[in-house]
Amino acid sequence: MAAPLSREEFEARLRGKSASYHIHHPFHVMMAEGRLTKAQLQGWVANRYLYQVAIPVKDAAIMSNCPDRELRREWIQRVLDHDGYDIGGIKDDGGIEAWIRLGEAVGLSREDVTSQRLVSPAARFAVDAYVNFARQRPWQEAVASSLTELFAPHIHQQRLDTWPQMYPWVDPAGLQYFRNRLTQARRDVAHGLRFTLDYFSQSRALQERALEILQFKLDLLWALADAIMLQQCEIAITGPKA
Ligand SMILES: O=C(O)c1cc(C(=O)O)c2c(n1)C(=O)C(=O)c1cc(C(=O)O)[nH]c1-2
Repeated sequence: MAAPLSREEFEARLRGKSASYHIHHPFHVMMAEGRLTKAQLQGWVANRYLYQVAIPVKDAAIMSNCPDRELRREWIQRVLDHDGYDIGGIKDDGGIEAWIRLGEAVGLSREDVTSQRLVSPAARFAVDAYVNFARQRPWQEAVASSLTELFAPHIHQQRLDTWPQMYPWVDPAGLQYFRNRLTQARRDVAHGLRFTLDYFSQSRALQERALEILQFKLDLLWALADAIMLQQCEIAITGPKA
């Protein structure tokens, strides 16, 4: 078996996978170019809510599989970021609540978002695959699968930069979710990347496995965007669900 890649080369190979990030998916390209209708943007927010509620569940699954106290101490922050907390009077409503407010900012009701009635079946399969991966695979692999977040600040920033001009009817207060994620994702990824570079550099085979896992997660996000785009095509043909 080949010698392990240097840490720098391994990191460069992981970062090199940005070419298949969902920022390049036609639905996201259309979003950034202001080419989505109001109903299509609403459909995206409603479907993506599934991902938002799944993230802390998959992070809790990682923790439940992980005997390393140090890792759990850092990882629990991800659950708090999404679920929010009220500890000794220090409060944060969390990312899921911020996403519901994004839903309201694009003209959906809280109930439209939280009932998941607008969600496409294929989007549910894509999101379930992420939670199942974290439940069933070794926790080190599940940590590596979060590394799509390497590329996420760019797509959050793109939305902050383009939505106010492209979708002026969206209440700008609703964009707070994306603003919060700029710092949260950078912090998460510094930790997840450090762990992945350490653990998976024990052999070339493990490094190749980490690259495979990152590709799996990139494909999963791509499939989620496919599901949302196809649902919008179906609605264009048969009309929205009653
Ligand atoms: O809006 C996006 O395009 C996007 C992508 C990703 C990602 O790349 O996985 C995440 C998020 N958002 C996000 O908001 C988020 O909290 C998040 C957590 C994770 C993860 O894998 O643990 N990915 C992402």
